[in-house]
Amino acid sequence: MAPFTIRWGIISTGGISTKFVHDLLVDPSSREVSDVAHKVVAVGSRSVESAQKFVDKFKATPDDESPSWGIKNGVFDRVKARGTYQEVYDDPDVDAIYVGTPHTLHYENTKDALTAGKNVLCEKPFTLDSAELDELIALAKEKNLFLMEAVWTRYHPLAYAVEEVLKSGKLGKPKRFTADFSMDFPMDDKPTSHRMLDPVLGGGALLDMGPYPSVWAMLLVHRNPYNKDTDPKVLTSYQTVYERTNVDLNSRWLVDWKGLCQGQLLTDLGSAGLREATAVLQCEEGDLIIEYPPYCSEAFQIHPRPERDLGTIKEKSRHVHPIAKGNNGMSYEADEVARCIRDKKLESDRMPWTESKIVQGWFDVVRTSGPTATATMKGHASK
Ligand SMILES: NC(=O)C1=CN([C@@H]2O[C@H](COP(=O)(O)OP(=O)(O)OC[C@H]3O[C@@H](n4cnc5c(N)ncnc54)[C@H](OP(=O)(O)O)[C@@H]3O)[C@@H](O)[C@H]2O)C=CC1
Ligand SMILES: O=C1OC[C@@H](O)[C@H](O)[C@H]1O
Repeated sequence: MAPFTIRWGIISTGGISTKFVHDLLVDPSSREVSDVAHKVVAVGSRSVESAQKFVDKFKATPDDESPSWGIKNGVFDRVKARGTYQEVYDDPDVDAIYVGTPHTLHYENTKDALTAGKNVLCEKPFTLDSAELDELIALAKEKNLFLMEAVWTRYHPLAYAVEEVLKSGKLGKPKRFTADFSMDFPMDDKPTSHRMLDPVLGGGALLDMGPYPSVWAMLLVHRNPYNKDTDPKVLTSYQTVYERTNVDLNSRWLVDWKGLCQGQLLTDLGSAGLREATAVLQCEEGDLIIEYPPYCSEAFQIHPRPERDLGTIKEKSRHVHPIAKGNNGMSYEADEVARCIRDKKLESDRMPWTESKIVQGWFDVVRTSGPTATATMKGHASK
């Protein structure tokens, strides 16, 4: 049977849009996918020159690079370079929009796309605040359109493998959780207008990197078969300020899953995180350790409980689940979007709206309790 093919419109020509389009152009069979396929039919930028440059660059992909498969096999054949985003939303050839703009533009871009009748995959963090997210979800429901936050990590081979371990029950009940995504970002070398620094673009560690300790909290604790708490809350949080632009240099917060365990989540722009352990779930029978990087981990470890020789896990083991070769790791989420649209779903079971709302709610608490310039910022929906 021919694969279900989804036709993408891409919003913005920055770093992540480049990686996403790269992956749409890779041969799906390289990741053993044959039921869905992708086409890129329009690219929108604030300038038509930038959109054209983006298209031309992909068309000139050298033969020995993985996206050349898509260039030769019609994925990019009729792509249009547009000088406004609206032209992409209004294009009747487009089935789904990928939003790859800075954080604080996600709401407006997604809203415009849904209003024009398009399905949307929107980069993380979904929105600036929960009020904006609630409005987008209501609009998707009203328009009967698919909407998903692009938390690509949830679709990686490792995430499925870890889920199997948790479902097997062999680790027992979770007792303690820690997750971190930190990097030594050269903030002092960047202009204050850089998206990681500018409060107007949602700069700082929390909104950019916070989604990754959160994704592991959601996959390892929230979706753990032992968890019954549907609305885990932040108990306390702390942020320090990067004084040049008044955004958070780091954010730390503690989440409570009632009746189960607490999770400590960290993100830091001023210091690199531990390479061996980016997320650790300590359970009754043993520990589950996710190796760095948290956004695209390819290995996890299971350790016996250090102080207990009667536990059921006797030996350390390491499990490797690589991303398919030639792939940045974003094609898996694109495949999910295609399958959901094919199956007429409005949301993905693996990245449901309720779970985006939980994480967005944590960010609201951490951000509005903190001392930064983004603390008092409100999304458009609440104005
Ligand atoms: N899933 C993942 O692994 C990653 C996700 N991201 C997410 O993707 C989003 C974009 O990040 P990234 O690609 O690194 O950012 P970039 O700065 O590289 O690109 C953002 C693009 O957005 C467009 N844009 C529209 N308005 C503005 C504005 N006012 N200022 C700057 N750019 C604007 C520009 O494209 P144009 O001029 O063509 O309109 C620009 O190139 C963020 O929300 C981030 O969280 C980022 C990195 C990794
Ligand atoms: O989503 C992301 O993942 C990788 C990081 O380097 C980047 O800052 C972030 O936006």
